[in-house]
Amino acid sequence: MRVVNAEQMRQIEEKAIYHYGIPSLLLMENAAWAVVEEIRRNIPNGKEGLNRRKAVILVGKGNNGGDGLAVARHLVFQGMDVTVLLFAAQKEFRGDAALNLRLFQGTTGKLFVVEGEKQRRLIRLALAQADVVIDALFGIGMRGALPSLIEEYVDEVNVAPGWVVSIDIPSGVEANTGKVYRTAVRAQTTVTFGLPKWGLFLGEGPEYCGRVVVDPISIPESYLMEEGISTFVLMDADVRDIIPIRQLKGHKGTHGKGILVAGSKGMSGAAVLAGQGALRSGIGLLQIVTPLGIAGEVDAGITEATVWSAPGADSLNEEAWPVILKQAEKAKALAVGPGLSQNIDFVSVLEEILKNISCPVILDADALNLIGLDSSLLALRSGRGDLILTPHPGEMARLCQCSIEDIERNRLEIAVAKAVEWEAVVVLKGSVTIIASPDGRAFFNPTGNPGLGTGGTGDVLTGSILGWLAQGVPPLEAACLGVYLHGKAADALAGEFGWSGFTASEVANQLPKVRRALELKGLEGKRG
Ligand SMILES: NC(=O)C1=CN([C@@H]2O[C@H](COP(=O)(O)OP(=O)(O)OC[C@H]3O[C@@H](n4cnc5c(N)ncnc54)[C@H](O)[C@@H]3O)[C@@H](O)[C@H]2O)[C@@H](O)CC1
Ligand SMILES: [K+]
Repeated sequence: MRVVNAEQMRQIEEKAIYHYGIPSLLLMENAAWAVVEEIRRNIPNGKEGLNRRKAVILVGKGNNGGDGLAVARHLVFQGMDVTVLLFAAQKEFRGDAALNLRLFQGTTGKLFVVEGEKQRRLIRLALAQADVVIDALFGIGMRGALPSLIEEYVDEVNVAPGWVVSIDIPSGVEANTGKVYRTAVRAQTTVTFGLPKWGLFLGEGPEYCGRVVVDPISIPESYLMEEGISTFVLMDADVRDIIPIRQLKGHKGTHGKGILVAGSKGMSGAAVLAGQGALRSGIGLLQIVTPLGIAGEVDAGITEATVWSAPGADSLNEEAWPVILKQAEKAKALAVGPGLSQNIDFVSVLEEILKNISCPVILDADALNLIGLDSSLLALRSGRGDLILTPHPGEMARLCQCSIEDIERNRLEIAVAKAVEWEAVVVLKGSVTIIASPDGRAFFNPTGNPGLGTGGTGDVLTGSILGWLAQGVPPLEAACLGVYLHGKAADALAGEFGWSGFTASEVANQLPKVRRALELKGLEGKRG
């Protein structure tokens, strides 16, 4: 599914309004109804349904507030006890929002204009009693920090016991950056309209939006598939289509040979974990090149792989190149980096790999740190389009010679710019990993959870991408598939363990189960 910034969303809405003559009021009504439906789905539905349940709706002066007022009217009609808190004078409302204010005033719902501190106690009481709190303060029109009076009430919302729904985007989260200045509404659910907004995946946005529900609000599908939009969120259906289909007569040769260059003294585990990631993703043959000093440990740690030692007691050096070159013959993919350590003598090997390896290459971990000493080396592979980089923000900062804060503030822009510059797929890891393509497209990954923040999970990811590449999946798709399933594996484990206490090898072991679940989900639809 495409993901847009505020300007792109406005253009799409304007097209729908002007080309098809769809009145904006209709879009607002559809938006409101999408929120009402979500509330009906989520409020425990006893005999009484929504009847006599309490809703508090915080309304700003823009169209987001207009949506909130339309929701308020519908909830009154559903029998709810509705209190609207207006955070602007009535005369400030314009157009569709003003009309919805008038319509709400024709109902039995309660309306308060919030002017300052004096209603604080009353509002606190209403929030404490509300089954549902609806945030319609600001939508995609907000820039900068929330006004201070509103901030104080947002803090009250964030401690209210009821279920909090944000309309379009949590108020206080900037639509294009996900930036939160001081505070923002912490929603359990965000119902967003047309297409999801960048801010739901960037900055602090993911911490505030809760579960995201997307409703097309009757904007024509063709506009939502706008070619000019180059940011996407990965979804089950897209990713499932990438999974290669196994042939009945397939064998380890056809399932692809992959080379993993990994490990150093004290970090043999990284080679083992990356190897598990590759094997659990279905690689045909895995060959690990590792320093002589730890080859025995790696060999013992991963029985299914063949292990080739290169000179070096602690870490690989320039003498590793002939070993790699020999093994890489007929390989379908090569990954270098997990647990490698930063032996400066290995830089020349990385140069050789970039220049001379004919299959797709993944650079990870210490390979990235070594390349970070002179990232212009990446130009050695220009024109090939088969390079994948998997940096976390620290490695990306070294590669880009900037601070981690710079990376985190501009994740999307930097990932895309560097993917284009380096002609590489850039997998910028984080709570929402971004996969950027050399053609300028970017994909947000919605799977995964903080349980992945433990040693070795990055190695498993690199191994998994290697596994998919070896099976013939093209680089961009292999990166998307690897990242998505890796997150899914963690989500499956979180079902059992919560967000901590599962290990990287468990993530690897879970990979085929989540891949299978995804395949079966696809079959269900086909069998009807
Ligand atoms: N355009 C359309 O056709 C539709 C828009 N919809 C809704 O409309 C929203 C966008 O509406 P608007 O463009 O009116 O924008 P908002 O409702 O987000 O509010 C913008 C208002 O807030 C002010 N503002 C911005 N930043 C501020 C700050 N930091 N402090 C104080 N005031 C600030 C602006 O000057 C403007 O008056 C969407 O998010 C969505 O909820 C929906 O009704 C669906 C259809
Ligand atoms: K909102």
